[in-house]
Amino acid sequence: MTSLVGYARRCASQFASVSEKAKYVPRRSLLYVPASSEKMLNKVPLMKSDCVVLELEDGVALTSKAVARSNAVKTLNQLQGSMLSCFELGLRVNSFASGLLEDDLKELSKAEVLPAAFMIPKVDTPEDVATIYDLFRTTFGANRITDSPTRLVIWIESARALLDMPRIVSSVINLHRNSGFFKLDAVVFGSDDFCADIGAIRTAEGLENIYARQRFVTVCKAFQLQAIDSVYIDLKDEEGLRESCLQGHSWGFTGKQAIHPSQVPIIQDSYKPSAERVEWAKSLADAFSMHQQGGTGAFSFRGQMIDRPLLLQAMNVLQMQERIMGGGL
Ligand SMILES: CC(=O)SCCNC(=O)CCNC(=O)[C@H](O)C(C)(C)COP(=O)(O)OP(=O)(O)OC[C@H]1O[C@@H](n2cnc3c(N)ncnc32)[C@H](O)[C@@H]1OP(=O)(O)O
Ligand SMILES: O=CC(=O)O
Ligand SMILES: [Mg+2]
Repeated sequence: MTSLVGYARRCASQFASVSEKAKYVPRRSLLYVPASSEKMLNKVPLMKSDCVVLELEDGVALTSKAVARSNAVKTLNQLQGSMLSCFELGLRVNSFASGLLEDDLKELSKAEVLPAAFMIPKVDTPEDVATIYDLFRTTFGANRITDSPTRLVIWIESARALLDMPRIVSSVINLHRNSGFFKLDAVVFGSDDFCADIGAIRTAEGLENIYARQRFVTVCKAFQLQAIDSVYIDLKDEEGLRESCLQGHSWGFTGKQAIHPSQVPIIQDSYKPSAERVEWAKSLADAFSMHQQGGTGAFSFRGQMIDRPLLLQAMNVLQMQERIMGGGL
């Protein structure tokens, strides 16, 4: 089979930023696995969630933080680099404000390998970003956190963070550009903490979060980042979960958090690009290439104005499709 991404990349080879996206990591579902539970950790190698998150934060009781940290180190040493069924084995640390982050990082620095993604909850201000970076640098040493393939994923979970989100995201991106710190790939909307922060009552329909989710996804997309949607806490309500996924997908979210393995197939299926969308992306990349060769930047395609940002959207679709098909997920 010809590679869809190779094909699109050839179409778009004149753009460095397009080829950078070759390292695209699909994150349709992010499944939390509380690292305090050895039973749950044992299931990690066979988990078919795009992203599996070793959880040290709110899924772990305060009294179990120490055991969770040491289990996480063991799991990273055993599993990182081995054949996993997921695309990414990430790790969510505790927030800076909790006062637990320093101890998390000290223990994690004993791991021989870093997680494929460090995941940092409750990033509330650009100043938090600077402090978090300093903690990483002093604990791991500059060498281990500079120009590393490890990605960064952050959580926006308060009213203040939502309003300041562009500055927070810019700070993280600038740290990567200027200091070589981990590259920010995705931002997660921490809906449950957000509701607690604004005093909203959580409902299955989620009307209380409409503004927040729309602002959130807009800011993510303004910075070309993946946008990961809310947790769906009603474990037994499969229909409600599917509706919530379809809504999030149609709003521009690229994935959703999962708390139980039973949620993963529903989420992954809902966020899979449809056959029509793949056909659209492939044809658009083809048309783009043809127009570039003819010296035209913007052109009309199926009644829409197309230029580089649309090509990037098409690339996301093709890269997601290729990774999912290649990874058997
Ligand atoms: C708002 C936020 O911050 S969300 C993130 C923080 N929260 C979390 O991390 C919670 C993650 N989820 C969980 O801990 C669990 O799914 C719970 C506690 C909600 C439910 O767990 P259980 O009562 O064990 O569920 P259930 O009995 O249906 O589990 C079925 C099997 O799946 C396993 N399982 C359930 N959830 C998970 C999980 N997240 N990861 C791995 N395995 C899991 C169970 O261990 C059980 O295994 P077994 O068949 O070998 O006994
Ligand atoms: O961390 C996730 C949340 O919903 O809060
Ligand atoms: Mg939270």
